[in-house]
Amino acid sequence: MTEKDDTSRRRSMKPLMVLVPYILRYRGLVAGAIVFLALAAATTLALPAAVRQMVDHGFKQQDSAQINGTFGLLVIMAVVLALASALRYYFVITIGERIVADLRRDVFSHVVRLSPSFFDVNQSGEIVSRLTADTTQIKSAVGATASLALRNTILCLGAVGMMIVTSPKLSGLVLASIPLIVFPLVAFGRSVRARSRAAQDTLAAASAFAGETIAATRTVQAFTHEAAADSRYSGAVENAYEAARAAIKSRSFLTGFAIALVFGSVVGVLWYGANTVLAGEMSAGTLGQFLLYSVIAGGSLGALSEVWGEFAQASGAAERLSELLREVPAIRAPAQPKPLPSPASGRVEFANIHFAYPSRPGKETLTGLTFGVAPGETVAIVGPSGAGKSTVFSLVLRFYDPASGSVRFDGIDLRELTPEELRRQIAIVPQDVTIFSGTIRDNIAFGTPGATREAVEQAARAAQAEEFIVRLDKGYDTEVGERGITLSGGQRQRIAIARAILKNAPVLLLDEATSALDAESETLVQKALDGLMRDRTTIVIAHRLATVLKADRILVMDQGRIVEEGTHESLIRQGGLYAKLARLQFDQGARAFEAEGI
Ligand SMILES: Nc1ncnc2c1ncn2[C@@H]1O[C@H](COP(=O)(O)OP(=O)(O)OP(=O)(O)O)[C@@H](O)[C@H]1O
Repeated sequence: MTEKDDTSRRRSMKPLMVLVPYILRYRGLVAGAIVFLALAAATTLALPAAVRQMVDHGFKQQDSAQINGTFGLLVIMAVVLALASALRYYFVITIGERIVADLRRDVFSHVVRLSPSFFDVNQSGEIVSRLTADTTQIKSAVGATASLALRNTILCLGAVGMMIVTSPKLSGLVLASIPLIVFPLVAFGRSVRARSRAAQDTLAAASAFAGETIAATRTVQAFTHEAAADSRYSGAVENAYEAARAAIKSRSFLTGFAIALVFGSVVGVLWYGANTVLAGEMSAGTLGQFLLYSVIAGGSLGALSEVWGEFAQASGAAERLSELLREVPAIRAPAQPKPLPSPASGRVEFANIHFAYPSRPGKETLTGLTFGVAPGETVAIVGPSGAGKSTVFSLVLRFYDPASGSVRFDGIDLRELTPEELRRQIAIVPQDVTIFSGTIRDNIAFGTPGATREAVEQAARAAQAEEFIVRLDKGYDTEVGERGITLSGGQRQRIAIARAILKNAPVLLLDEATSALDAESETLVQKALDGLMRDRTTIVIAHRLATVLKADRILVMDQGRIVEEGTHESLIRQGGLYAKLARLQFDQGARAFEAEGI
């Protein structure tokens, strides 16, 4: 904890340290930037000496040859300055872009591996904002701002050095005033950083809301929620603006204050210098040279104060990104994972599982759940809404670990396996199918990236999807739009089934859709599923009579545990929860079909 009690000055810029390993990766670029920075600064610093040369020798002695020589030198210096500045710009900006590209890649790669429990409590829009807005801020800090900082530090140190060489006495006066200038800068820098972090947080919250709303414009419009969404978003944007304005205010104040202090002291010192020239203790050229150096030093100090503000802002952004990078996935592979038998047989067992979602630690969702599914068996889970059926799927996929008890795959506790290897053995057809923007082909091959064209098409045929795919204008290469918006519910579902068929995993998790599929697509989807369930372990959250009738066994879940188990007939005979659910759910469905004359 001593680190936390570190001096506030170090702490304020500490988050930027996260960038050091990235910068060190590109030593060549950094070296190039430093060389040209130094060259440009040295050229700038040589200018006043040339001016003094001209004033004290050239003008006084009316020596035109010397003036010409000095001007020749100035032209060369201008060329060197121009070239060095251009190359400095190139190197510095490239470093900024390169580092931010790496940082974005790392943050994304880290975030997609975080466990679902992280996303239960963090909004995706906010994370995207960190990936874009925060990294952009860092880009300007490591690129342009770092270059400004370096340039001005070199200029400032060089100019101060030259001031001392030119006139130790006047420099002594200037140096005495420096602590007066630096102290307030540091103090203000800290407040800028805090405010800028607040501004970025508010912006991230606004982006999260915008992302959610834009993704669901249909629902928003159907419920005529536009005005409410408007006012909520503009409220969030206003807050972000106010927070940014507070940060800008501190920065403007910081800049003005710094410039006033710096130039105030320079003017004071020069007034003293002018009197020294009048008294004949110093040449006019020397005062001129000192004046130019102190303007350079003052200007660069002023620029440094602005740079300080920018760094403070970037530090706020870096802090947020490091928080994200420090987030450890709740689900990780063990140090020595056990291998699964190859091929896996697909036995799934839940032994006395107690589980509460991390976002609701007080409320147990599974309360002593025990069941087993043998290889090749089809088990249907039924139960009232909220019983914990989908939670079972999340635990089979090891999205969460149980608080106690053991979930086993082929006899091995899931915590002893690599999550990736486990998940490769499982295909899931969720109720709410996710289609990604891209082609139909990409979507079917989603879980099997190397699949051949033939394999994809064969899976589509088996999923009864080919008939609609070939009728699309570009067939398998048709773009489906964001989240598959151009497809119907039944079509989306058949794509998901094709995806699972292609994956050809030993275990199938199937969450039956209750959403309105028309009778024809319902029959097609059912036919596709029948093909998929054959010869593999299947756990199905059942909503259809046909499915439970076909299952080898039915588990009835209520309040996080199995309350009944058996076949449709035996459970109906028992007259318990299943009999009640079946009457409500399946009979209603059957009656609806009868009414429509199907
Ligand atoms: N990510 C989550 N974080 C916190 N609680 C959750 C989460 N997902 C589900 N729950 C809660 O866990 C309980 C069981 O949910 P689950 O989705 O497993 O039920 P279900 O039986 O599948 O219901 P349905 O048939 O309505 O889909 C519910 O009370 C739900 O509110």
